[in-house]
Amino acid sequence: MEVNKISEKINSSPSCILLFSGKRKSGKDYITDIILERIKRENAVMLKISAPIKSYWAETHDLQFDDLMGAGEYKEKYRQDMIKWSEGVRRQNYGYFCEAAVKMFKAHEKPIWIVSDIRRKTDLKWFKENYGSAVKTIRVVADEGIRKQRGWIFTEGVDDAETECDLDDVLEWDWKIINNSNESELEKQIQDILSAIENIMHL
Ligand SMILES: Nc1ncnc2c1ncn2[C@@H]1O[C@H](COP(=O)(O)OP(=O)(O)OP(=O)(O)O)[C@@H](O)[C@H]1O
Ligand SMILES: C[C@@](O)(CCOP(=O)(O)O)CC(=O)O
Repeated sequence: MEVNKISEKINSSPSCILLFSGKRKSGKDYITDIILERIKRENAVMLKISAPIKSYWAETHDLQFDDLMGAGEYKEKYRQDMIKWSEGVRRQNYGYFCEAAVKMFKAHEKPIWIVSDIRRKTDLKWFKENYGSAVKTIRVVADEGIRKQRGWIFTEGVDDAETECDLDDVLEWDWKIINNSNESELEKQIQDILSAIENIMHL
């Protein structure tokens, strides 16, 4: 793979980019799916930075892309290897997978972007460098016990590595969502974000 090949100028100017991060099984996919569902389809697109990684990994290792993208156990077997490989690519170009995801999901066709899996300070940096004040950041938090109930098992080399810990010391988020399976609390937090998007879109 030629890491520096994705270098076309990005011309799009999205109105709002929601960058979601959070530990494994905090509920990033669950919450971003709900938000996408509530925004009119023609206005929003979901981006996953892991998608170009998983797509490459599926192709080169004869694996099921859809299963790698799912919430099940399948992807866990390959997680460490995908991390190792993708970190090598990022060392040459930290924005490589961010840019690849923007292209893969044809994000420039929609004004609202939902990115469900921000993991590194360089991910935040890349989006802010390219899209400035359109970027809003959201940290999803859930208690360890709840994450365990959702299937999380502490894995050395993953949960203590950059991919899960690089954003731990970032304290400034536009929103922090507590997702401990209290439906009405979650609903209120989602509503706050939807109202903010509505305001941005009507400016
Ligand atoms: N508030 C919730 N109520 C019910 N189920 C939930 C809730 N939040 C998450 N879940 C469930 O917990 C599991 C893990 O959630 P999800 O896949 O969204 O986490 P994640 O942060 O995206 O994890 P990963 O980083 O491993 O991809 C899923 O089966 C999801 O449906
Ligand atoms: C390889 C990797 O993208 C896997 C992410 O999988 P998921 O978003 O947890 O489903 C993690 C990483 O980018 O370090």
